[in-house]
Amino acid sequence: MLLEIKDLSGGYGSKTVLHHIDIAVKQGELVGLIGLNGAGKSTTIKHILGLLPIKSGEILINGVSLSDDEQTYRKQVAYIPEQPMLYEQLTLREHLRLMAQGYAVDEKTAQERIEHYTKRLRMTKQLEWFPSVFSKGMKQKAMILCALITGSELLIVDEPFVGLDPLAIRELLNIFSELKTDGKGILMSTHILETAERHCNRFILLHDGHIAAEGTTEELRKRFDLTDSSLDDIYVAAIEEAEG
Ligand SMILES: Nc1ncnc2c1ncn2[C@@H]1O[C@H](COP(=O)(O)OP(=O)(O)OP(=O)(O)O)[C@@H](O)[C@H]1O
Repeated sequence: MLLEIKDLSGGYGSKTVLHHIDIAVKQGELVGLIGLNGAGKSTTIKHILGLLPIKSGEILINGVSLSDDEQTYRKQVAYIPEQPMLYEQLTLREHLRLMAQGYAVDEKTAQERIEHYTKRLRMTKQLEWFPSVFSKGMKQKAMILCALITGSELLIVDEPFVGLDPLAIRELLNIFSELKTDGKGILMSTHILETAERHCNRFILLHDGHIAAEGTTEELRKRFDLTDSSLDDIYVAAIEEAEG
C-alpha cells in the first residue's frame, strides 16, 4: 500500500479535528478527498506532510512512518498546495533545480523533467522569470511543476484546478492519468465534484473530522440508494445522513 492512514486522530494543539480516520491510496490510484469547508481535508494533508504532530494512530508511506525514517518518508511524497509558495528571489528554473536537489533527483533526469513538464504546462518561456511577474495561474503551474520534478511516488494535491485555464486543467488531468499508469498514487482534495467524478478512482468523504462515506461512484450510489445520481447528489445525501 502506498499511503496508509490508520486510526488517525489529530488537529491543532489541544483541539482535535480528525477522529479515528482510515485512508488508503494504492499505487495507480487517484483518490478524491471531498467534504464541506472545515471538514478536515487540509488538516489531513498537513498530517500526511508531517506538519502537525499526530495525537494517535499512524501514517505510513510504502510502510515507512515519519518517525521510522524521516528522509525516506519525505522523499516519497510531493505536495501541490492550494496557495502558491514561491521564493521571490529565485527564477522558475532555480525553483525546479532546488526541488530536484532536495529530492536527490540526478541532473539528467531533472533536466528532462523540467523540459518535458514546462512544455506541457506552457511554461517554457517563463523558466527564467521571477515569481513576482507571474500571473495567478502561472504561480499555480509553478507549484505543480515543483511537485512533478520530484518524481515522488505519492502526490498530495490541494484544490489544483482553481486558477488554471481550461487547457492547463486538461493537461494536468492527462499528467495525473500518466502518473497513475506509472504506478504513482494521488490524493486530491477538491470541491469541483464534476471533474472529480470523471477522473478519481475512489472518493473519501470527510465530514466533521470523520469519514462519512467512501468508495467508487458506483459503490456510493448503491450505499445511498441513488441510482444514476451524480457525485453532487451523493455528496448531499451523505452530508444529510451524517448530520442525522
Ligand atoms: N491553524 C489552525 N488552528 C486551529 N484550528 C484550525 C486551524 N486550521 C484549521 N482549523 C480548524 O480545523 C477544522 C478543519 O479545517 P480544515 O482546514 O482541515 O478544513 P478543510 O476541509 O480543508 O476546509 P476547506 O474546504 O474550507 O479548505 C476547522 O474546524 C478549522 O477551524
